Amino acid sequence: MPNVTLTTLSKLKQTGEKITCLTAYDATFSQLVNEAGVEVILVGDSLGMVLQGNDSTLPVTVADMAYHTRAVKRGNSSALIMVDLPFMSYPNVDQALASSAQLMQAGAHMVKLEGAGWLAPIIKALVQNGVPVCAHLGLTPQAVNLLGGYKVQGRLDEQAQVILDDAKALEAAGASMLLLECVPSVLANAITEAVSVPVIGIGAGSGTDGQVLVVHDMLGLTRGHRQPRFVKNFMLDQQDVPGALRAYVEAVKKVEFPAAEHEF
Ligand SMILES: Nc1nc(=O)c2c([nH]1)NC[C@@H]1CN(c3ccc(C(=O)N[C@@H](CCC(=O)O)C(=O)O)cc3)CN21
Ligand SMILES: CC(C)C(=O)C(=O)O
Ligand SMILES: [Mg+2]
Repeated sequence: MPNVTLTTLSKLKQTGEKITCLTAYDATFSQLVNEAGVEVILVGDSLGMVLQGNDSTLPVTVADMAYHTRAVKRGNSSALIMVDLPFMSYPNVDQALASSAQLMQAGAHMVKLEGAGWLAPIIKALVQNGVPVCAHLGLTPQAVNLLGGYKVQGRLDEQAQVILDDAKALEAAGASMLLLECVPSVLANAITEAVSVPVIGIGAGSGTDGQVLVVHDMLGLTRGHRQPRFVKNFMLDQQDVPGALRAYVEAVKKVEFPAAEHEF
């Protein structure tokens, strides 16, 4: 596969072919995810829960993210590497630039940050400095203490309108991609239509331009908590990990995943 760039992703949106994304935090998973033909690797701050065993993503530092990004970069051949800016690493333009510098120098091709309309000046500054940005809207896990838990966002018309307006504002500020987490499918569809940049969803239905899952979740490895509604275990019908990763890519491309049971 030739190197995936923002141009590749934009073409996929235009042609209607679904974009696939999975997390990877180390070189082995990076290689496996590449072999499966996934376009975007997310080095997610979910590593704070999945790898570090915390009960939220808040303890993760920029140094942690840079460490895992270097490992993923070594395993990568052609995917676009997107890396989460962790909790409190982008409270203003200067710190967002410093944090992103560390991640880009570790091997990120793009950074992702969580928030809303207030991110616009930060996104503008990053883009001016050559850093492509994905804006993560809806359920933003770094705000779990403010939200009162990992709950679906935008169920009420008024909240949905705010998220739609934020999506348009962040595209206007220069975001090259949006990620919607745990929003009703009708809202995700409206946003996907309203913006010209690719929209990746998790718990946002099948109408977005692409899908993402935490790789440990879709391999049935995650322990402890009740699984979120949007998770499917792709190992159940497969013999091995490479098979499960290929099955995920195929299901997303054929718009068989997510199904109605995975949506809100
Ligand atoms: N392993 C793992 N997978 C993830 O998807 C993930 C992480 N960790 N860590 C960071 C965040 C936290 N995430 C979560 C965690 C739980 C729910 C959850 O249980 N949601 C309820 C919504 C209930 C409602 O409001 O109706 C669900 O039933 O899915 C959602 C997202 C997503 N991210
Ligand atoms: C759940 C995805 C979207 C994420 O942000 C992460 O893995 O950290
Ligand atoms: Mg994250």
